[in-house]
Amino acid sequence: MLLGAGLAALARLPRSLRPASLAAMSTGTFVVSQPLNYRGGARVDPADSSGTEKAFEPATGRVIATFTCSGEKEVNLAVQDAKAAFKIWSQKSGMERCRILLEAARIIRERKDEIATMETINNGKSIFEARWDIDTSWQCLEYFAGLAGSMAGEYIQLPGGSFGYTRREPLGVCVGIGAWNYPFQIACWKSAPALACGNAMVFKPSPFTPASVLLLAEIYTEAGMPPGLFNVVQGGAATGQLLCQHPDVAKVSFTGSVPTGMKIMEMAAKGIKPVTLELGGKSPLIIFSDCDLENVVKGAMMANFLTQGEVCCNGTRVFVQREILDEFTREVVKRTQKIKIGDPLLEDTRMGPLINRPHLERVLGFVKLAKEQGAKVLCGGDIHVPEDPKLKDGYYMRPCVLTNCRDDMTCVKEEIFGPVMSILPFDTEAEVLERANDTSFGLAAGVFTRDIQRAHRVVAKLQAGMCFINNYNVSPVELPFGGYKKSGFGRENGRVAIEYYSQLKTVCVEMGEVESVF
Ligand SMILES: NC(=O)c1ccc[n+]([C@@H]2O[C@H](COP(=O)([O-])OP(=O)(O)OC[C@H]3O[C@@H](n4cnc5c(N)ncnc54)[C@H](O)[C@@H]3O)[C@@H](O)[C@H]2O)c1
Repeated sequence: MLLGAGLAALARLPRSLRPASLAAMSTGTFVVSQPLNYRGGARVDPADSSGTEKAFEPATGRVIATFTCSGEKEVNLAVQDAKAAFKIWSQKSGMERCRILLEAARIIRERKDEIATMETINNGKSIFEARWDIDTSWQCLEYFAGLAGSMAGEYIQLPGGSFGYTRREPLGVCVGIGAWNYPFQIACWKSAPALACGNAMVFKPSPFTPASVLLLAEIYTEAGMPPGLFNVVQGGAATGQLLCQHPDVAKVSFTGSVPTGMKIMEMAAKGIKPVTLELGGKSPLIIFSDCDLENVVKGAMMANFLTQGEVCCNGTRVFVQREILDEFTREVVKRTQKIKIGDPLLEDTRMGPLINRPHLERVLGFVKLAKEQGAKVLCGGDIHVPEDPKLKDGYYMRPCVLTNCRDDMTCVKEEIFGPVMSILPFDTEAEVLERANDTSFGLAAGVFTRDIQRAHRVVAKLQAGMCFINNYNVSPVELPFGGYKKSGFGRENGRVAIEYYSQLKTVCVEMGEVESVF
């Protein structure tokens, strides 16, 4: 589907017959031409409607899709299809599921450029970065495919030859609800462990980024999953609520903001459904004066400016030990000013547009408020208008570095979700730890130092689920990812994710006579 009108048909051709140029789309040309719901192994128009939404190409401000939000009837059909497919899929052995997931991973790898192009067009992130996202997506499928065959319980010997054993069983129909910043990757990070464990999934992407998950749905079908195993419904809060409240849904895995996470948890509580919540953050990046400065500047850039700063685990509170404050600040500003902003489909672009106009205005509002509260803008923080006329209505801003920041400023306390770094000086380890942990979030944290004891001592005291030492924002799928405090709970990736998509059955086997007291 990458798919300007006539290209839709091309995408359905066997790969060997597809022109290599399918991924070679340019900004300003794409329109969605096929239905965006997926049910029973095919794209479908939803059976009912709870309104319509528009999706944009952030690079140009163009509408690329107007689509129907799914209502109660469509949500129910998707859940029922998933339920039927679950019966087949859950009976397969881990090795059978492994083989199909590996085939899906192979197809994603093969179609990487096409999927990345779609992601860039609908999200705005640079194509360079979108390719990374697709890499961690197929890697996630490979990782959980590898675990599928070795999911096993325990055997426990009991007195008199009796014994017990445990079985790790799937939950049933799981719901995945995604945010807009990593649309394809979020869908993979949720569906791969869910499906590896034998569950079915109904996925709802953000209405801002409805398109790329359809490629995943098609790939799963092509790889050999039963029709209905992975379904997609479109819509916003109303559709999400229908999914969370559906009595046949066994689990909800959610990625998004803290306020929505609270609502999801409330809805799940009513049905005693387990939830995984991957929520927002305001993470600290702590830089000690003994660090390798070159490395640390690179790390701070990676911690703040990927995907236009729209990254949940970004280290936006940059605590710098006073001795190196000036040198660090000078270097980071120099590099920030050099970031190439513009058409995200161009190979040398490193920062594209923000997701939409309201979000751009919100981020600029944070910068304005920061100035009013006494922060100093060292660079950026304003609208950027690229020279290319076709980009004039896109949602670009120049990445911003703020100094003179205090811990009580809004820009330091709240998640901005844009390219805005706040620099905060500190003097001692004890002081910075206290300040770093003084937040209701707890998603990630980073520390840069050459002192190995200090590095481990500091991360042990940081209240965050994902800690980095001497790097930031790397996400190997072998490592669990998730938050502390209001940043959520449950983990994605890593072996432990299996526990969040399965349940444990204990079987107690008596080999002797029943001893009755009656
Ligand atoms: N921790 C992580 O892994 C992670 C990853 C990416 C993004 N995020 C967070 O996501 C947020 C940005 O994403 P967003 O703006 O899409 O978040 P959001 O909470 O507005 O929406 C997330 C999803 O929830 C749906 N939704 C909204 N209201 C709902 C309701 N009442 N019931 C059910 N579903 C509902 C939306 O349609 C969307 O699909 C940021 O806070 C960011 O930090 C977290």
